[in-house]
Amino acid sequence: MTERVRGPASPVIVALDYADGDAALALADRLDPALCRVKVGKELFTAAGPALVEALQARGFQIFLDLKFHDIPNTVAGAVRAAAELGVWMVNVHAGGGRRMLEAAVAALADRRDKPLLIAVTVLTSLADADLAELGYAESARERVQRLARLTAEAGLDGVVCSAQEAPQLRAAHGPGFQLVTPGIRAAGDAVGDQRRVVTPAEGLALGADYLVIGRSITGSADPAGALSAIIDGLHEAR
Ligand SMILES: O=C(O)c1cc(=O)[nH]c(=O)n1[C@@H]1O[C@H](COP(=O)(O)O)[C@@H](O)[C@H]1O
Repeated sequence: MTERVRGPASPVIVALDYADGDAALALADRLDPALCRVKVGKELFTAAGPALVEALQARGFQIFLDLKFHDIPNTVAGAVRAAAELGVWMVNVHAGGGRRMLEAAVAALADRRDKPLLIAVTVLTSLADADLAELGYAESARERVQRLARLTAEAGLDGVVCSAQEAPQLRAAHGPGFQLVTPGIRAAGDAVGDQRRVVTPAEGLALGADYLVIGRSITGSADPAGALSAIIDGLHEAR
């Protein structure tokens, strides 16, 4: 039977998009692990590696290792296994790697007792319909997210990364246990930047997201802990 350590009730995952471990730990030291989880992505992991993951875990944080594995099935299976060895809470792959790659990722974790949540990225929240058309896809982002989420569910993963804009359809199709992890979150008035399919934190929750991945709206604030608290307070009011 799979066992997962219960984490904070908060749906917020703070994206630690920093160039080095010291900067990431300095931000983490201003946050309370009872109020959020943290995400280690490509920039930070490439610079600081597993030692940084361990340092964050030692501070009490559950980690979403966001390396978006996308490769042949054998390679992704090995990468997911290595992520599980790090004791991370969540790990992700690209659904675009296809059914056999997704199934290999699931199989790689099958006989572990403490396994991370295994999540597939559908369509990046930085992409809009016009971007997909340029890439040769006839489907809208919404349609493509639904297609890739169906594949993800059939392959036996725990859920998807998507925009909360797509959450209602995915919740209706896949039920309450399918984890919807939603970046592209912007507090009202914050710059959208490179994101395209965005919602506010309260909208994200209302639309059915399980987790809100939030980077710059918190890390770009002069008072990150205050920004996190304000977001969480806003979520309570929205409920
Ligand atoms: O997998 C992700 O976390 C992810 C998927 C996606 O479709 N869009 C997306 O923005 N992300 C990540 O979520 C974070 C969003 O950061 P902000 O735009 O600063 O809030 C970044 O670390 C991205 O790498």
